[in-house]
Amino acid sequence: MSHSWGYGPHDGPETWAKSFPIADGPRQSPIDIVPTQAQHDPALKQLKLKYDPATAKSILNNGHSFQVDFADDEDNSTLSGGPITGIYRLRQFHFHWGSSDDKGSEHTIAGTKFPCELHLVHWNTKYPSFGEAASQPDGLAVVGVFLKIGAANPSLQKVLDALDDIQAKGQQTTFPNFDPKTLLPGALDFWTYDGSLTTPPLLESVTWIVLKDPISVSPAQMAKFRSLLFTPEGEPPCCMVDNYRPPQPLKGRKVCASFK
Ligand SMILES: NS(=O)(=O)c1ccc(C(=O)NCCc2c[nH]cn2)cc1
Ligand SMILES: [Cu+2]
Ligand SMILES: [Zn+2]
Repeated sequence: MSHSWGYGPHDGPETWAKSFPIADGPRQSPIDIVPTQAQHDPALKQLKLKYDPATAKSILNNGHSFQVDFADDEDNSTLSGGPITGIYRLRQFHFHWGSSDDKGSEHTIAGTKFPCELHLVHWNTKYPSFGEAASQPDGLAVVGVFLKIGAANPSLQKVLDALDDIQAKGQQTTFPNFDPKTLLPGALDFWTYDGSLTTPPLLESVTWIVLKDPISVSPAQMAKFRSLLFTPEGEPPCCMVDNYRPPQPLKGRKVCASFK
Protein backbone atom coordinates (compact mmCIF):
# COMPACT_ATOMS: atom_id res chain seq x y z
CA MET A 1 0.00 0.00 0.00
CA SER A 2 2.60 2.53 -1.05
CA HIS A 3 0.26 5.50 -1.34
CA SER A 4 1.20 9.19 -1.40
CA TRP A 5 -2.09 10.46 0.02
CA GLY A 6 -2.94 10.82 3.70
CA TYR A 7 -4.85 12.89 6.22
CA GLY A 8 -2.34 15.63 7.03
CA PRO A 9 -2.26 19.31 5.97
CA HIS A 10 -0.16 18.53 2.88
CA ASP A 11 -1.69 15.24 1.66
CA GLY A 12 -5.19 15.25 3.21
CA PRO A 13 -8.73 15.21 1.73
CA GLU A 14 -8.50 18.83 0.45
CA THR A 15 -5.53 17.83 -1.76
CA TRP A 16 -6.85 14.51 -3.14
CA ALA A 17 -8.55 16.01 -6.22
CA LYS A 18 -5.13 16.87 -7.67
CA SER A 19 -4.20 13.20 -8.17
CA PHE A 20 -7.78 11.82 -8.08
CA PRO A 21 -10.07 14.24 -9.97
CA ILE A 22 -13.06 11.96 -9.22
CA ALA A 23 -12.84 13.51 -5.73
CA ASP A 24 -15.16 16.20 -7.17
CA GLY A 25 -17.43 13.61 -8.85
CA PRO A 26 -21.23 13.22 -8.70
CA ARG A 27 -21.41 10.32 -6.22
CA GLN A 28 -18.70 10.88 -3.61
CA SER A 29 -18.73 9.58 -0.03
CA PRO A 30 -19.18 10.10 2.85
CA ILE A 31 -22.29 12.31 3.17
CA ASP A 32 -24.27 13.96 5.94
CA ILE A 33 -27.41 11.85 6.37
CA VAL A 34 -30.47 13.98 7.24
CA PRO A 35 -33.07 11.52 8.59
CA THR A 36 -36.03 13.87 7.97
CA GLN A 37 -35.06 14.06 4.28
CA ALA A 38 -34.57 10.30 3.78
CA GLN A 39 -37.35 8.48 1.92
CA HIS A 40 -38.77 5.32 3.51
CA ASP A 41 -38.64 2.71 0.73
CA PRO A 42 -41.09 -0.15 1.54
CA ALA A 43 -39.59 -2.17 -1.32
CA LEU A 44 -36.24 -2.42 0.54
CA LYS A 45 -35.61 -5.98 1.70
CA GLN A 46 -34.11 -6.97 5.04
CA LEU A 47 -30.30 -7.05 5.17
CA LYS A 48 -28.95 -10.61 5.14
CA LEU A 49 -25.42 -11.00 6.59
CA LYS A 50 -23.98 -14.52 6.74
CA TYR A 51 -20.46 -14.47 8.18
CA ASP A 52 -18.26 -17.55 8.82
CA PRO A 53 -15.61 -16.81 11.51
CA ALA A 54 -13.28 -19.30 9.83
CA THR A 55 -12.84 -16.85 6.91
CA ALA A 56 -11.03 -14.31 9.14
CA LYS A 57 -7.35 -14.35 8.14
CA SER A 58 -5.15 -11.45 9.22
CA ILE A 59 -5.00 -7.89 10.56
CA LEU A 60 -2.91 -5.23 8.81
CA ASN A 61 -1.81 -1.63 9.45
CA ASN A 62 -2.04 -0.23 5.91
CA GLY A 63 -0.83 3.25 6.82
CA HIS A 64 -4.24 4.93 6.71
CA SER A 65 -6.29 2.56 8.91
CA PHE A 66 -6.06 -1.02 10.04
CA GLN A 67 -8.05 -3.74 8.39
CA VAL A 68 -9.07 -7.33 9.15
CA ASP A 69 -8.82 -9.34 5.91
CA PHE A 70 -11.07 -12.29 5.04
CA ALA A 71 -10.72 -15.25 2.69
CA ASP A 72 -13.03 -14.28 -0.17
CA ASP A 73 -12.40 -17.16 -2.61
CA GLU A 74 -15.78 -18.74 -1.73
CA ASP A 75 -19.29 -17.57 -0.68
CA ASN A 76 -18.69 -18.24 3.04
CA SER A 77 -19.07 -14.68 4.36
CA THR A 78 -21.65 -12.78 2.34
CA LEU A 79 -24.07 -9.86 2.23
CA SER A 80 -27.38 -10.02 0.33
CA GLY A 81 -30.82 -8.44 0.55
CA GLY A 82 -31.21 -4.80 1.54
CA PRO A 83 -30.81 -2.54 -1.51
CA ILE A 84 -28.56 -4.93 -3.43
CA THR A 85 -29.30 -7.70 -5.89
CA GLY A 86 -27.15 -10.82 -5.91
CA ILE A 87 -24.45 -11.87 -3.48
CA TYR A 88 -21.54 -9.77 -2.26
CA ARG A 89 -18.52 -11.32 -0.48
CA LEU A 90 -16.89 -9.85 2.65
CA ARG A 91 -13.32 -8.76 1.82
CA GLN A 92 -12.25 -6.76 4.87
CA PHE A 93 -13.39 -4.46 7.61
CA HIS A 94 -11.64 -1.35 8.94
CA PHE A 95 -12.35 1.80 10.92
CA HIS A 96 -12.03 5.61 10.81
CA TRP A 97 -11.62 7.60 14.02
CA GLY A 98 -10.75 10.99 15.56
CA SER A 99 -8.07 12.47 17.80
CA SER A 100 -10.85 13.20 20.34
CA ASP A 101 -14.32 11.76 20.99
CA ASP A 102 -16.14 14.67 19.27
CA LYS A 103 -15.12 13.61 15.74
CA GLY A 104 -13.89 10.64 13.73
CA SER A 105 -16.82 9.21 11.79
CA GLU A 106 -17.05 9.77 8.03
CA HIS A 107 -20.83 9.77 7.67
CA THR A 108 -22.63 12.18 9.98
CA ILE A 109 -26.28 12.24 11.05
CA ALA A 110 -27.82 15.71 10.72
CA GLY A 111 -24.35 17.12 11.41
CA THR A 112 -23.63 14.85 14.37
CA LYS A 113 -20.19 13.24 14.29
CA PHE A 114 -19.39 9.99 16.09
CA PRO A 115 -15.94 9.16 17.53
CA CYS A 116 -15.49 6.20 15.17
CA GLU A 117 -17.06 4.40 12.19
CA LEU A 118 -16.70 0.74 11.13
CA HIS A 119 -16.77 -0.21 7.43
CA LEU A 120 -17.45 -3.79 6.31
CA VAL A 121 -16.38 -4.00 2.65
CA HIS A 122 -18.08 -6.47 0.27
CA TRP A 123 -17.75 -7.06 -3.49
CA ASN A 124 -20.30 -8.24 -6.07
CA THR A 125 -19.69 -11.87 -7.06
CA LYS A 126 -21.01 -11.16 -10.57
CA TYR A 127 -17.45 -9.87 -11.13
CA PRO A 128 -14.36 -12.16 -11.05
CA SER A 129 -12.46 -10.28 -8.29
CA PHE A 130 -12.54 -7.42 -5.80
CA GLY A 131 -10.26 -5.34 -8.04
CA GLU A 132 -12.56 -5.79 -11.04
CA ALA A 133 -15.68 -5.10 -8.95
CA ALA A 134 -14.14 -1.94 -7.46
CA SER A 135 -14.27 -0.29 -10.90
CA GLN A 136 -17.98 -1.06 -11.51
CA PRO A 137 -20.93 1.16 -10.45
CA ASP A 138 -22.57 -1.83 -8.67
CA GLY A 139 -19.30 -3.50 -7.69
CA LEU A 140 -19.04 -2.85 -3.95
CA ALA A 141 -21.33 -2.67 -0.91
CA VAL A 142 -20.01 -1.21 2.32
CA VAL A 143 -21.92 -1.54 5.61
CA GLY A 144 -21.18 1.43 7.88
CA VAL A 145 -21.65 1.17 11.64
CA PHE A 146 -21.29 4.13 14.04
CA LEU A 147 -19.45 3.70 17.36
CA LYS A 148 -20.78 5.74 20.29
CA ILE A 149 -19.01 6.32 23.64
CA GLY A 150 -20.45 4.03 26.33
CA ALA A 151 -19.67 0.66 27.85
CA ALA A 152 -16.57 -1.23 26.74
CA ASN A 153 -17.37 -3.49 23.77
CA PRO A 154 -16.04 -7.06 24.37
CA SER A 155 -16.17 -8.02 20.69
CA LEU A 156 -14.30 -4.88 19.64
CA GLN A 157 -11.76 -5.59 22.40
CA LYS A 158 -10.73 -8.81 20.59
CA VAL A 159 -9.76 -6.66 17.58
CA LEU A 160 -8.05 -3.99 19.71
CA ASP A 161 -5.97 -6.63 21.54
CA ALA A 162 -4.24 -7.36 18.23
CA LEU A 163 -3.14 -3.74 17.64
CA ASP A 164 0.04 -4.03 19.72
CA ASP A 165 1.46 -6.28 16.97
CA ILE A 166 0.64 -3.88 14.10
CA GLN A 167 1.56 -0.46 15.55
CA ALA A 168 3.49 0.66 12.47
CA LYS A 169 2.52 0.96 8.78
CA GLY A 170 3.01 -2.29 6.87
CA GLN A 171 2.91 -4.58 9.93
CA GLN A 172 0.43 -7.46 9.93
CA THR A 173 -0.32 -10.55 12.00
CA THR A 174 -2.66 -13.52 11.85
CA PHE A 175 -6.22 -12.92 13.07
CA PRO A 176 -8.07 -16.25 12.92
CA ASN A 177 -11.58 -17.18 13.98
CA PHE A 178 -13.38 -13.87 14.37
CA ASP A 179 -17.11 -13.32 13.70
CA PRO A 180 -17.75 -9.77 12.41
CA LYS A 181 -21.45 -10.26 13.19
CA THR A 182 -20.52 -9.64 16.86
CA LEU A 183 -19.64 -6.06 15.82
CA LEU A 184 -23.19 -5.31 14.62
CA PRO A 185 -26.02 -3.68 16.61
CA GLY A 186 -29.18 -5.65 17.44
CA ALA A 187 -31.35 -4.00 14.81
CA LEU A 188 -30.23 -3.76 11.17
CA ASP A 189 -32.31 -0.69 10.22
CA PHE A 190 -30.33 1.27 7.64
CA TRP A 191 -30.05 4.22 5.27
CA THR A 192 -28.74 3.52 1.76
CA TYR A 193 -27.40 5.66 -1.09
CA ASP A 194 -25.06 5.39 -4.09
CA GLY A 195 -21.54 6.55 -3.28
CA SER A 196 -17.82 5.92 -3.46
CA LEU A 197 -14.72 4.74 -1.65
CA THR A 198 -13.93 7.39 0.98
CA THR A 199 -10.18 7.11 0.34
CA PRO A 200 -8.24 7.29 -2.90
CA PRO A 201 -8.84 5.95 -5.53
CA LEU A 202 -12.35 7.27 -4.48
CA LEU A 203 -13.98 4.95 -7.04
CA GLU A 204 -17.74 5.54 -7.49
CA SER A 205 -18.60 1.86 -7.10
CA VAL A 206 -20.13 1.65 -3.62
CA THR A 207 -23.70 1.01 -2.55
CA TRP A 208 -23.55 2.44 0.98
CA ILE A 209 -25.62 0.77 3.72
CA VAL A 210 -25.30 2.84 6.92
CA LEU A 211 -26.87 1.28 10.02
CA LYS A 212 -29.06 3.55 12.14
CA ASP A 213 -28.09 2.04 15.51
CA PRO A 214 -24.55 2.47 16.86
CA ILE A 215 -22.46 -0.03 18.78
CA SER A 216 -20.64 1.01 21.96
CA VAL A 217 -16.97 1.85 22.50
CA SER A 218 -15.38 2.98 25.78
CA PRO A 219 -12.99 5.93 26.13
CA ALA A 220 -10.16 3.50 26.94
CA GLN A 221 -10.94 1.56 23.78
CA MET A 222 -10.83 4.78 21.74
CA ALA A 223 -7.37 5.45 23.21
CA LYS A 224 -6.27 2.05 21.86
CA PHE A 225 -7.24 3.06 18.28
CA ARG A 226 -5.15 6.22 18.74
CA SER A 227 -2.07 4.21 19.75
CA LEU A 228 -1.55 3.12 16.13
CA LEU A 229 0.92 4.91 13.86
CA PHE A 230 0.54 6.22 10.28
CA THR A 231 4.30 5.80 9.95
CA PRO A 232 6.49 2.74 9.37
CA GLU A 233 9.02 1.47 11.91
CA GLY A 234 12.18 3.52 11.92
CA GLU A 235 10.49 6.78 10.91
CA PRO A 236 9.50 9.57 13.35
CA PRO A 237 6.18 8.29 14.81
CA CYS A 238 2.92 9.99 13.76
CA CYS A 239 -0.23 8.87 15.65
CA MET A 240 -2.98 7.39 13.45
CA VAL A 241 -5.87 9.75 14.28
CA ASP A 242 -8.39 11.83 12.27
CA ASN A 243 -8.23 9.33 9.37
CA TYR A 244 -11.68 10.39 8.14
CA ARG A 245 -12.89 12.24 5.04
CA PRO A 246 -15.50 14.93 5.75
CA PRO A 247 -19.01 14.74 4.19
CA GLN A 248 -19.21 15.46 0.45
CA PRO A 249 -21.93 17.22 -1.64
CA LEU A 250 -25.09 15.15 -2.21
CA LYS A 251 -25.40 16.47 -5.81
CA GLY A 252 -29.06 15.49 -6.11
CA ARG A 253 -28.78 11.96 -4.70
CA LYS A 254 -31.64 10.45 -2.68
CA VAL A 255 -31.07 8.66 0.60
CA CYS A 256 -33.51 5.79 1.28
CA ALA A 257 -34.44 4.47 4.71
CA SER A 258 -35.36 0.84 5.38
CA PHE A 259 -37.46 1.93 8.36
CA LYS A 260 -40.23 4.42 9.11
N1 LIG B 1 -13.45 3.66 3.45
S1 LIG B 1 -14.12 2.72 2.36
O1 LIG B 1 -14.86 3.55 1.42
O2 LIG B 1 -14.90 1.68 3.01
C1 LIG B 1 -12.86 1.91 1.44
C2 LIG B 1 -12.97 0.55 1.21
C3 LIG B 1 -11.99 -0.11 0.46
C4 LIG B 1 -10.91 0.62 -0.05
C5 LIG B 1 -9.89 -0.11 -0.87
O3 LIG B 1 -10.04 -1.29 -1.12
N2 LIG B 1 -8.81 0.52 -1.31
C6 LIG B 1 -7.97 -0.25 -2.22
C7 LIG B 1 -6.65 0.20 -2.38
C8 LIG B 1 -5.86 0.30 -1.11
C9 LIG B 1 -5.04 1.35 -0.83
N3 LIG B 1 -4.47 1.07 0.36
C10 LIG B 1 -4.94 -0.10 0.78
N4 LIG B 1 -5.82 -0.58 -0.09
C11 LIG B 1 -10.81 1.98 0.17
C12 LIG B 1 -11.80 2.63 0.93
CU1 LIG C 1 -3.06 2.10 1.00
ZN1 LIG D 1 -13.60 3.16 5.31
